[in-house]
Amino acid sequence: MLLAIDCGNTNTVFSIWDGTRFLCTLRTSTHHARTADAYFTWFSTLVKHYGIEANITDVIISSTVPRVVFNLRVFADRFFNCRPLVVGRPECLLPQQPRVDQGTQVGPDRLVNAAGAYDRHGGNLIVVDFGTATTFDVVGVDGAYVGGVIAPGVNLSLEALHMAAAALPHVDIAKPQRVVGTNTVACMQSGVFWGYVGLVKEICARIKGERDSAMLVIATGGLAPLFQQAEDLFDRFEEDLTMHGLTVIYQYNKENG
Ligand SMILES: Nc1ncnc2c1ncn2[C@@H]1O[C@H](COP(=O)(O)OP(=O)(O)O)[C@@H](O)[C@H]1O
Ligand SMILES: CC(C)(COP(=O)(O)O)[C@@H](O)C(=O)NCCC(=O)O
Ligand SMILES: [K+]
Repeated sequence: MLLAIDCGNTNTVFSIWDGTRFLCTLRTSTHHARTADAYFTWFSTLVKHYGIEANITDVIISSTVPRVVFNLRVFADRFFNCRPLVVGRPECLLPQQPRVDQGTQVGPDRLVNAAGAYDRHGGNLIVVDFGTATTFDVVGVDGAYVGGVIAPGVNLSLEALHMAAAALPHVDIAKPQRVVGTNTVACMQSGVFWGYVGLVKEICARIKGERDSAMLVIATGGLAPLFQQAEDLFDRFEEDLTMHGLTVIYQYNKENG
């Protein structure tokens, strides 16, 4: 069985894959100082709680936070007796090479999203990932990551308002009833929520214009469901896209490594 680990700047997600389906998905906050022992205590408690018979033999990691990889490697080695595949490292093969400027270190999450989305839908895709940052990953006709867009994340934007302006409170994102807010919280939610609706529309339209071909738009990441309610922003919402991409890359390495 495979343990797939997707570590973002905010949350780290663990999923157990039995070769056919995900048996469970567990989430913890990303914290570089968490030790291998702490990961295992948390992980084994939840696996037991859900009554899962986990026989993990392989581990694959994608991490946008380089510092956490050390402890995750120790976790894989100590408790599952395996050397994990780490996306972005030379020994981890990718089904398609990214086409970016020389020396660019593409976020591993974006390479994984591209591999997962291409496996499900073929080429010419835009993956919008609402994580800490909001990223647009453009997948070419052959499945390669060919570039994209990085915008500030939704919660990051709200937090920036709070941090920089003395009279603006901490606010959770929500879809406001109206555009015109009649209190501070509603005004802030409106600015960020409808601002992001506009941002997604504009960026997708411009990507399509630049690429000159029809592109399927797939949304994923913690806050994607909120924007799905808004209006016709995406063709698909796939919560498990990054996890699926990790299984695709794992399989590819098994067959070609
Ligand atoms: N179900 C949810 N409801 C509301 N906010 C969420 C939910 N899941 C994640 N978030 C928030 O969405 C943002 C992105 O989360 P996530 O996709 O886990 O980010 P990353 O992959 O960068 O770690 C974070 O600010 C997180 O707190
Ligand atoms: C853009 C990101 C910060 C997104 O990370 P996330 O929101 O998933 O935590 C990450 O993909 C990253 O660090 N990228 C490196 C630069 C690049 O992809 O071009
Ligand atoms: K992201």
